[in-house]
Amino acid sequence: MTPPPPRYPVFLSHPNIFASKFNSPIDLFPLQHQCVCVLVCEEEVFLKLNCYDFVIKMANNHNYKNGGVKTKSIASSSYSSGIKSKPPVTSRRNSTGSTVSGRVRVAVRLRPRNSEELSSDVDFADCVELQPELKRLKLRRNNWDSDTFEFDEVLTEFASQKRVYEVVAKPVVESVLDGYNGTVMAYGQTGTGKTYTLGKLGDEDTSARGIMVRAVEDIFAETDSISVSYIQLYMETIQDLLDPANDNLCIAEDPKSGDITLPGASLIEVRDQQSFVELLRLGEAHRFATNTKLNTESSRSHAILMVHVKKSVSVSGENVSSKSHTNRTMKPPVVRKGKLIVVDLAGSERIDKSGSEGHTLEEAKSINLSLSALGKCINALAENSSHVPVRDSKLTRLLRDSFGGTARTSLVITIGPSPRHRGETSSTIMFGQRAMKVENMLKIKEEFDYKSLARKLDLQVESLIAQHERQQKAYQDEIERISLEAKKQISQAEKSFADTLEKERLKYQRDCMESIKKLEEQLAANKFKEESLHNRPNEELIEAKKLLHNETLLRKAAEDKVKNLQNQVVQWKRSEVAGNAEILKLRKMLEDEVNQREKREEEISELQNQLLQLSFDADETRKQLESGDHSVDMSGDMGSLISPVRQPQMKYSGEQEKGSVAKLFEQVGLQKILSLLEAEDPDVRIHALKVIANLAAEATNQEKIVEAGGLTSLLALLTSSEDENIHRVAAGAIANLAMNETNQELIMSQGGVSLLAMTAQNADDPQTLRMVAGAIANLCGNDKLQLMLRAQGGIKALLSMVRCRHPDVLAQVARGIANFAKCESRASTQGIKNGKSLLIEDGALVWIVKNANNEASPIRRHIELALCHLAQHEGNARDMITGGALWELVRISRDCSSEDIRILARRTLSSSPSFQVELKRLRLNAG
Ligand SMILES: Nc1ncnc2c1ncn2[C@@H]1O[C@H](COP(=O)(O)OP(=O)(O)OP(=O)(O)O)[C@@H](O)[C@H]1O
Repeated sequence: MTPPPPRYPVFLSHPNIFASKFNSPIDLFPLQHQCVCVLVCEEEVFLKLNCYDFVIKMANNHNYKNGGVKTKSIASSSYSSGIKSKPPVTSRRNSTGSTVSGRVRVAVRLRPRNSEELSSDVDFADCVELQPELKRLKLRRNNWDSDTFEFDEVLTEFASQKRVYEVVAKPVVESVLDGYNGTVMAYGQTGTGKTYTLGKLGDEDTSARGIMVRAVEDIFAETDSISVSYIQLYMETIQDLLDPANDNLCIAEDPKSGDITLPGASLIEVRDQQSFVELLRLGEAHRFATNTKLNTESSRSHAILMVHVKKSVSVSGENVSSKSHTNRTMKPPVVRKGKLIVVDLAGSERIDKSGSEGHTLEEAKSINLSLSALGKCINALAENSSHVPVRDSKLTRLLRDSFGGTARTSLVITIGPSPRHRGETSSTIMFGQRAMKVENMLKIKEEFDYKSLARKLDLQVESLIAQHERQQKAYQDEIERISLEAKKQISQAEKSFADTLEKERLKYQRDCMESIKKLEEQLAANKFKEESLHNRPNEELIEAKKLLHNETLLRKAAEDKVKNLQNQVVQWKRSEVAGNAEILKLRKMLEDEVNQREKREEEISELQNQLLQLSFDADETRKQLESGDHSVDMSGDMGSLISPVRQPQMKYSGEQEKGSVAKLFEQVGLQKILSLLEAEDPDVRIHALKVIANLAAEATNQEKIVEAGGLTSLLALLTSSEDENIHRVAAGAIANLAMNETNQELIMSQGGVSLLAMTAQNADDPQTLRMVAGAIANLCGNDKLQLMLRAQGGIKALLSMVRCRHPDVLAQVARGIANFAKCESRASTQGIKNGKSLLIEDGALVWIVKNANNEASPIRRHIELALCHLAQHEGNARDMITGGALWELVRISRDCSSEDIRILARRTLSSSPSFQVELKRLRLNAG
């Protein structure tokens, strides 16, 4: 045999891989003659090739420019020129991407020797030698020579049914599931195992299951949309194996697509594998078979199983699931419709060998004829002949798509080992070799699955209807709820409105009633006013009458009153006459009284003159004493202190008392009497005190009393006792003691003036004040004690006692002032004192001027003397002029009843330059 022309076989493991990797027609690289170009999509594919005898050289490992596929240049190590190499498995996809080219794949399967061959051919070697690793088959010409053939697969007698399925049919089944038509066909001499390979059911032994069962099993794994037709071509008639009544089916051909169909054939939708097997069993039962020499169960027809497969595929970006039913622009799902045709050809036979006769012979002829037609077509296709005699046989017509059509075709040629059938085996091998040259154009059968879409849409519609109904129900429920709620609210609103209306009505009614009432009242008032207006004249008349009546009554009463008054006037006139007489009488009595009072006043004046005379005499006596005569008895002063007006009686009683006191003094003793001053019995104390006071009136006792501590005791009584009688008598006793100059100094040194001033301040009794004033007045007559007296508050105390208007007190105050003024006058005359009188400085001048003309002559006489003494000191002149004392001096010089005082006043006025100047200014002359 001449070696085949150089070719570049291309191995592809799977059309999908092929399709996915190659997007454009492949331009193979021009390679070396000896080289084989293997386009490997995946390493796995390459390994599948089992190219053990190739040494792979990674001579060229660069990317193929269009497909991005690695190309590997593989050098053949020992490629024999005698090998009938396989044509390359080329696949070409058209520009639309829907079709690809694919060569018919051919595998050769060697049946094991059967029992007959085992016995009769025992001494002979098999006519074939298989090299499965090299996918080669050697057909012996003789003992030393053989022809080598290369196939796509070489399956030895030991190849399992599973292996055969996977090598021969599985790729086709996968293509069918991808939407291509596929053909698996068995061709071979009768009795070589075609039916065994394809149609074995494997009831007892599942491992023996043939391609039909396994293929459908795989298809069921991918889709459950399977429909099956099963026919046989027998003697150029087509019979329905699933419905034998259909024994003359017609072949229909789509003028546009050229698809071959059998419209009359049963198309059974198969749900599961078991159903399919039953269908196969049914078909098998109807298949023509006969017992020949070569095969006890020789099939006398070509059996064709057509499996229609539909498989929905997801379109990119689209989801065909029910979830996408909301997509209004949803495209119909794409369904791929593949058709798997499994062709169990009747076996070619040599009539002479098979021993066919009669009808069987006819059958054999028909079989051979149809197989011959098939061979011719394949030859034509293998040689790219322009004419392919497809129409020569129904078989070729039925298999038009499988060879040179759109199907992916895998052919398994079955051969026996017997050298006796070497010629048939050779013929079969050559058939296979030619078939390997046939190129098909695989075309994917995809279409939109409108039915599925319609179903889905129906489901969607139903779902939407259900959803709508649910929504409708929900809406209705909601409407019902809202309606109920609204009714409830309306009811509440109505009730509320009715309540409010009722309230308003009641309020309005109430208001109306009140308004009506007010209006009625107003109306009544208006009526009353109206009536009043009508009745007013009468009322005024009545009122006027009333007034008139009242006026009349008043006038009458007034007249009565006038009458009474007139009567009273008469009465009063009468009484006046009587009264006048009485008045005259009373006036006479009053005149008498006045006369008597004047008489008494004259007497009083006389007595006062006498007293003043006595006082004057006393002063004179003092002067004499001062001039050396100390024999003057001071008891008279004491008597005048106690009761000047009763002096005569005092003198008498004093004599008596003096006698008894002297007697008491002698008998009891001074010390004892003084101790009684501290007796608890107040009567004892007061009597003792009175005794001391009487004793103190005697000049002879005074020294004794002082020596015995009497003065101290008396002064102490002023502070220790709160009894005013004690104060009065003690003050009187101190006054008596104060007649002695020595005692005066002692009193002064023992703070007697302060104690007397304190007693004067607290006393209210005029007699107490008179005693205190008398004591201070005595002290005022001491020239040495002037300043000390004033310093101990003697002057102030003296002047303060004028608050008691009792004349006895005032007389003692006036005496004290006169004594003090006389001492100052003397000191001034002697030049010892300068400046203003302390009396004037202590404010005594006002009281002096005011009382200078006092009615009580003792007071008046002492003040007149005091004014004369003050006037003798020129330093007092200014104050005396401004204080009104000058006028009193003028008066004294003119009007004083005592001539001595008048003379003294005149002398004083005339001797004072200031007074002279003032008198001149006033154009006055002293008396
Ligand atoms: N590979 C095999 N292993 C074992 N037995 C086999 C094998 N192939 C075939 N046989 C047996 O060989 C006999 C014939 O096989 P089969 O009927 O399948 O041949 P065939 O090619 O279909 O014949 P025909 O064309 O006459 O119908 C059967 O008894 C079958 O069991």
